[in-house]
Amino acid sequence: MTNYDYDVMFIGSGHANWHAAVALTQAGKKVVLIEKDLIAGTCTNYGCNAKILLDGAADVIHQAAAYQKKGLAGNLKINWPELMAYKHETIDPIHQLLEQQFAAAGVDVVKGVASFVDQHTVIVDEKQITATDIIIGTGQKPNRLPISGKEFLHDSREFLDLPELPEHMTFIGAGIVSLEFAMLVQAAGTKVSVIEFADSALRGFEKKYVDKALAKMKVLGIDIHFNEAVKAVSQTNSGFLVTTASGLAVETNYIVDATGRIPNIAELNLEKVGVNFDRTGILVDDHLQTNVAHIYASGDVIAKKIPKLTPTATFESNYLAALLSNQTTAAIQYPAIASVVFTLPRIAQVGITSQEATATPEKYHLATIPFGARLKFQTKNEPDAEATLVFDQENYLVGASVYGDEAPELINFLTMIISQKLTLSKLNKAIFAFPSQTIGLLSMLSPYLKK
Ligand SMILES: Cc1cc2nc3c(=O)[nH]c(=O)nc-3n(C[C@H](O)[C@H](O)[C@H](O)COP(=O)(O)OP(=O)(O)OC[C@H]3O[C@@H](n4cnc5c(N)ncnc54)[C@H](O)[C@@H]3O)c2cc1C
Ligand SMILES: NC(=O)c1ccc[n+]([C@@H]2O[C@H](COP(=O)([O-])OP(=O)(O)OC[C@H]3O[C@@H](n4cnc5c(N)ncnc54)[C@H](O)[C@@H]3O)[C@@H](O)[C@H]2O)c1
Repeated sequence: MTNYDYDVMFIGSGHANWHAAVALTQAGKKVVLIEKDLIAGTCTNYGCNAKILLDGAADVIHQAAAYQKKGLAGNLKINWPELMAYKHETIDPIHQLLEQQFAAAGVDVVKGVASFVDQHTVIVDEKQITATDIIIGTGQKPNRLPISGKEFLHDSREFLDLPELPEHMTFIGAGIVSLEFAMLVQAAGTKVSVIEFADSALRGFEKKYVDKALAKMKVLGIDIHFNEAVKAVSQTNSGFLVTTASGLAVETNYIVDATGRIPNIAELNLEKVGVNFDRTGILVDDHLQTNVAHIYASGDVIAKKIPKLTPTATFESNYLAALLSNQTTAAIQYPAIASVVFTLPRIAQVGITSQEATATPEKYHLATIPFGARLKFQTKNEPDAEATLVFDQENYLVGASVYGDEAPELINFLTMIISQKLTLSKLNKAIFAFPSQTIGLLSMLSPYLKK
């Protein structure tokens, strides 16, 4: 039998990999983690964590606005440089702390770009490293539009590091990244334009809630242009000019290209080892194994239809840890995956959508829960907060969408009901805190739920 340097090699140190790297080391495997950038990947350094920290101040402004003429006076203002300094103070040390934790756990960390040499070997800065099993968890990177003036475009990573806010910011794309950032900088006083190629935004989320959020953005002064294909960007005396195929011209000071994310596979030399992939990522079977034995993929780099999110990457990492330590031989089985757009208010989604439910009335039925209007004392004056719930024929909850400031917490509660198939009698065995939006929503959904 060939002796390799390691039992398991992980390429990439994000959530897709690090949970398994630590767990397998603890299970007695010899493990190496290779990372070309900061340890811990996108979510920790350039994604969710940095975003939600900056969003905190905008969320306070948004919630305070609901009490204008209802007992609260005066205007709050974001000091962006100070907020950015707080972001750096909080986020910047995390990668070092995690690297120390990985080392303390016994994981070998190697810095550099990994590229395949053969099916058990990668090269990193001229050093060859071998392993029995290899997990590719290299994530995604921002798409860059191939247009004239593309050098003037910025991505989400640069946005999350902006030292000063420009007067006018333009986002290309009306997806999750754009609309979260658009509301954040609007709350900080920047004029915002959004230019979207398609005729709708945030596909995959409940349309009526997306429309509510878009209407709110319009009232706040955010310009959103649909059905516009950006053709070119040029420099002007005062900033930049974005032009579209139809002739729309937007003068602006800073442009974010948020037209999606593409898998990080170009540097891996996958052709050399014959690992199959397409433009959406690496192809895997139901054990997350590629077409090459002993090479697996995890997280955002996988070609998959389910949401490419941190909790999905973590779930896959935990699955691979169990698989490679012989705790399971079963195929991966994904539960319902909760997803949140951190606009103000938030839009959350889990499980079967109302669109799917409406298309198959023999299987599902819907209930709309206007908890913001009905439970004013339990919400912070958000009368349009609402949930749309999907039940199957036995009245089990199988899907939910929520629009409201506490949607991330409420969707987690609803996700638990869905994934554990909780009935009303099971839920009634618990005593929840009151007043709270959870208990309010529970009281309103009880009549519909399986007894
Ligand atoms: C702005 C933004 C906000 C987001 N907000 C949320 C959110 O609120 N909630 C949520 O659930 N998800 C969010 N996401 C998505 C989330 O960040 C990803 O789903 C998650 O990071 C995926 O983890 P991963 O480990 O698969 O990939 P990553 O975290 O991207 O890690 C991959 C790592 O591999 C490294 N790498 C790549 N190629 C090589 C190579 N050849 N050799 C060595 N190393 C390599 C990369 O440098 C990177 O560190 C957000 C993403 C962005 C960009
Ligand atoms: N809260 C979260 O969970 C969260 C937050 C941010 C990012 N993410 C992750 O990052 C991914 C990427 O987010 P994203 O917002 O960049 O991508 P996205 O796919 O959500 O949105 C991209 C948008 O750009 C539009 N577009 C594409 N080409 C265009 C063009 N030439 N001109 C104008 N518009 C164009 C698309 O039609 C789409 O609406 C998400 O799908 C998710 O996996 C998650």
